[in-house]
Amino acid sequence: VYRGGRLVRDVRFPTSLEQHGSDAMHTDPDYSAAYVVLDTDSGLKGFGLTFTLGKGTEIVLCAVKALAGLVIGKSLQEIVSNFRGFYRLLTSDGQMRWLGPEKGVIHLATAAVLNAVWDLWARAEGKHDTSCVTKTLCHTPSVFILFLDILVKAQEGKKQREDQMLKEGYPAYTTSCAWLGYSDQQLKQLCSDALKSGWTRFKVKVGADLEDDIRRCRLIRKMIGPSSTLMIDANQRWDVAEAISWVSRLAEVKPLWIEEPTSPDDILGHAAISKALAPLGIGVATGEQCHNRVMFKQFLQASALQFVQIDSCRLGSVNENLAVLLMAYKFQVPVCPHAGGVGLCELVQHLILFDYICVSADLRNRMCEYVDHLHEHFTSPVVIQDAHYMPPKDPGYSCEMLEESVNRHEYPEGDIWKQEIKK
Ligand SMILES: C[C@H](O)[C@@H](O)[C@@H](O)[C@H](O)C(=O)O
Ligand SMILES: [Mg+2]
Repeated sequence: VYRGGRLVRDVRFPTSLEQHGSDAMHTDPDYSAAYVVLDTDSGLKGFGLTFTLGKGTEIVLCAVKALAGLVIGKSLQEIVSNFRGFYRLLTSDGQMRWLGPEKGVIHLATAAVLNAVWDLWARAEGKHDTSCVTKTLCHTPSVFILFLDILVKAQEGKKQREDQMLKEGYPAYTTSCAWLGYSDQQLKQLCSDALKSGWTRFKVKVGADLEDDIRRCRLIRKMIGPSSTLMIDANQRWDVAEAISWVSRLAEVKPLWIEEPTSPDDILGHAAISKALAPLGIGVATGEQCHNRVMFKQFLQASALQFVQIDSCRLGSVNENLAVLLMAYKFQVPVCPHAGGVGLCELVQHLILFDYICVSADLRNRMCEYVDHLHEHFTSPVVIQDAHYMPPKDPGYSCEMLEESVNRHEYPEGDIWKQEIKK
């Protein structure tokens, strides 16, 4: 890896204009990315990103630049032959670890850099045979020496599961119909379109106003019928007691889970909510802002969640996500990844396919989030067929963006932002 073109760029999409992505806490998100490109002297490039909501992306850029010295000058071989050591190098620098450790902006930057390294690795492998991150993961067992027993066990039936995924894809749910800022009319229209395209699992944003939530959830439940799956997501809006009483009022629409009912750091709070809602048949899901594997370990140990929502850009890339997948397996808690944003679907599909093929070998109570925004900006966008993620075929980690999209959306000098700022 050498210092070639621009290492990291601030790419923002003005999604808040139409309330896409809005929830009870993030009322005006502009889906954005700190977009990393690693240049190598072989001419091969690695593309990676981390997801943000607009303001502050420039801070993530600074953090990526601060980490750059640890990557530049290294060969890919040097990195992947001791990937654990490299991960530790990025997260344990004696001065920079004070900024985290392994949380917040510095950890988002770690994710962006490592996502690009994984992309580069898979592309390098693919020089001979098409190889994406899913394939690199599924066929490089030495990476997982520590969990060899789980992975050896899951060898059984692996080929069948791989074939099954190629044929049927991995089950998905949609969040695109019911962002908090959408009108009832929009909700109805989007839901009826989604039903026509074969969706059977829907997530609804809640948490700002109870009467609105009751009305909106009833409306969706009525449209999707009793056999489809409904989930609700409060994005941390409540305290513990409020979460329990609010969700109890919504129990009549039979949600499978309540997502992020309270502060993402309140492990015992989540445990109390899980316990209180279990008799109603409602689980607790969380993870999109769970900042590292240590937190996930405690959530699992405390029975504080019933659905693990890994995030490809919040945790320290594939490396840390693997640790969480394996812990979730050990605790027999299903993994249902967080996706959406910009690029998250593209990235996380690799992780969840690996989870099914090589770890959990189980689809019960499992599905991956899908959000229908911004895929057109990627060179290898996700492919959804009949509400399933079809396995990626192109080399790499699927998060290379079209050069033109990056140029147009770069903040603040891209055309899109020049126009917005003039308004
Ligand atoms: C601000 C974002 O759109 C969030 O609302 C979104 O990630 C959400 O929590 C989700 O689960 O998809
Ligand atoms: Mg959420």
